[in-house]
Amino acid sequence: MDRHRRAARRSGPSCCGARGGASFRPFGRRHARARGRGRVSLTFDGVTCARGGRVLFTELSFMVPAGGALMVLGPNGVGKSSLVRVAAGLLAPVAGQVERPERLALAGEAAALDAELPLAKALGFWAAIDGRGDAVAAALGAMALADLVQVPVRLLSTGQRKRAALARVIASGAALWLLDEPANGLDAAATRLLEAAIAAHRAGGGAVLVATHVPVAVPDAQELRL
Ligand SMILES: Nc1ncnc2c1ncn2[C@@H]1O[C@H](COP(=O)(O)OP(=O)(O)OP(=O)(O)O)[C@@H](O)[C@H]1O
Repeated sequence: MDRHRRAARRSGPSCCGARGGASFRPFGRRHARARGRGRVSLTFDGVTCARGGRVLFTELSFMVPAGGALMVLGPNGVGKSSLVRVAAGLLAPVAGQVERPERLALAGEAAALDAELPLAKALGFWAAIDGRGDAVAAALGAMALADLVQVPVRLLSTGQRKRAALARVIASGAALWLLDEPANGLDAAATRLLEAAIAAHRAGGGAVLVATHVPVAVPDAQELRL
């Protein structure tokens, strides 16, 4: 299972059009704690994950700095979503430690928006909880959803619903974005919007973990292949 510890790539183009990053090495607990005092957003330190009695990855260690990005790649069923859930704190690892910022935003398969509400209200509900009501309009604009604000979520197309879920993440203002297959259902233009949103988030000091098997261009991302 040590193959999961050697998954770092330091250079060269990835299948996602990103370049491998330089800081994707296993490291010890003391190192993790030391980096955690700086501008670190997400740290896995010797993390082992199992589901349904099957070990998915062992002793996985990495650090995503503020402004950084990690692409998690691999075939169906290898454990990408499970890694995202461990990162989010929704799934307990069998071993190891995860350090994450207090505020993170997760976009998974479900949009997690009230299906009956018009889009702007559905997003506004969550933004208000985050104290970010004034961020909704910009988030809708970033995902080209401004013309759909009155449309109930249940009537949105697959791609529109995916964009709405991403708008929710954008509006959250969270330091860490955990994006599980964020480009699923998106057309080429929407994928460019996603890429631009990720770049803007990172430029503002945010960090992102992207689990995907659809090409998403995230420049200078670290790459983890499960
Ligand atoms: N709740 C669960 N209980 C038991 N096993 C699970 C559970 N959820 C997922 N698994 C198993 O864990 C393994 C990894 O699943 P996961 O969803 O993390 O893979 P993935 O890499 O994200 O796949 P995909 O690319 O298809 O989304 C799979 O074999 C899956 O059957």
